[in-house]
Amino acid sequence: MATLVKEKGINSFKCFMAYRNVFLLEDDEMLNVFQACRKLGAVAQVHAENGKIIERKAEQLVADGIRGPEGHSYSRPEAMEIEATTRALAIADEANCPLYVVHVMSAEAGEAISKARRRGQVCYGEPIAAGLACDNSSYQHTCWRHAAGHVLSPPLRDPSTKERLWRMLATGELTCTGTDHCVFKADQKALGKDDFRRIPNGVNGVEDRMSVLWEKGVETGILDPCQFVAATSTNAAKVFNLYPQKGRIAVGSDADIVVWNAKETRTISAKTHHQNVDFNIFEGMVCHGIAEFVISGGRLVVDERQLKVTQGAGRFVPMPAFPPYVYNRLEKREAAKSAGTVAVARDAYDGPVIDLKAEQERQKAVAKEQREPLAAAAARRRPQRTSSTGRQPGAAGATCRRARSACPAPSSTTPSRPGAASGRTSRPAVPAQAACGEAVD
Ligand SMILES: NC(=O)NCCC(=O)O
Ligand SMILES: [Zn+2]
Repeated sequence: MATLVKEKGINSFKCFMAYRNVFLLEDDEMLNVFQACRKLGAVAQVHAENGKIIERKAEQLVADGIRGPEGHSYSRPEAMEIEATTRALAIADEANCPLYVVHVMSAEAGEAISKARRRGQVCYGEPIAAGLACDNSSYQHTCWRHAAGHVLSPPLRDPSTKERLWRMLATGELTCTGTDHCVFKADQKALGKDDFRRIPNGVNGVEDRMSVLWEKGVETGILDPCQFVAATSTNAAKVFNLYPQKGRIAVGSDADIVVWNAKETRTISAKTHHQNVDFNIFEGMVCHGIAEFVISGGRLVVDERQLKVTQGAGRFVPMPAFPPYVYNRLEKREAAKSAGTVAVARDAYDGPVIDLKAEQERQKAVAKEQREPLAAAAARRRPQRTSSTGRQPGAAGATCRRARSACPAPSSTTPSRPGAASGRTSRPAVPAQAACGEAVD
């Protein structure tokens, strides 16, 4: 991590709480990563889902015969995202590490982030285009390819979730919008044709993000165009320390400019998109907002809606450690927190200290002392007569003190230990029982 941060321009690390035996980190391992991030001035990212419970649930679903893509969604309930998000926030707070929760798919997980922000924690949530525009009805689709095409983690949620995530973006409770773009063609998704656990996770997003978010966020009046720019560009540039080189149009900033035509519409389709995949989760969506011109690093890359890129022209932009937007507040908060964590000056305790071993011995001796008179009394109450079989009467239970005439006949006189009836027994047999349930001699 130190090499990546100090020499390679990487300032964030994603931790997975899902995908057991592949990526999943235990809580203490995550604490280690968060502490390392804090030390190096990086931002911790987290994929927040309780992978262990999900795995168990998925196993059960398969055992119950649910093998289609709907099983993916059933196996990853919202509660598992909420729980993991809350846990990650607590661990990050413990490590005084900034936390960026990627692909927030659950509104309540978003609310957990919002609550932590209100408590002053330095944390951010990023819903994605898929979660802001689609819902879990796709997993019920009868076309396997269609349903599998929507498999990502955490999965799409019920239709009311989108609206709630949008509101949190509008209020600033959630900070950025991403895509988690991670596409698989039909033959790759088909790895899980008989078992949803083997469907590769991920959906498209990068190419259509701006149009989809404009349509769902700005055309609906939830965000104004300036909030749209903040949620799609400026805020991310600040969190990942690219601002003002990125995220701003100003002298000295990179010449990255989009001329956006908000009046016209386009229809999204896998038939016309540019990304190298045969499926589009936004298929058929009509969106206002078309990039007429795009200038990237001073070069025209979209000219009158036509893509004009040269392969290999992109360049890596190093991201320096300690983003001020994140760390300035974090450092002050950390100082305030540790100011409250001081040892209290007091006189040393000079009284006796218990000797735990000696105390244990003492307690054992007391218990023994209490047992002995009871055993002696029990022995005194026990009749001394020995039966003709050599059996000690009442050896394994209380003796029936009723007169024989009042007590029904024993249910059996057969000794419960094999061999006892032959007289070979050297140990007392268990006494037979009367019908009243009490032992008889
Ligand atoms: N969102 C999604 O399923 N992406 C694939 C890898 C990951 O889980 O982050
Ligand atoms: Zn992830």
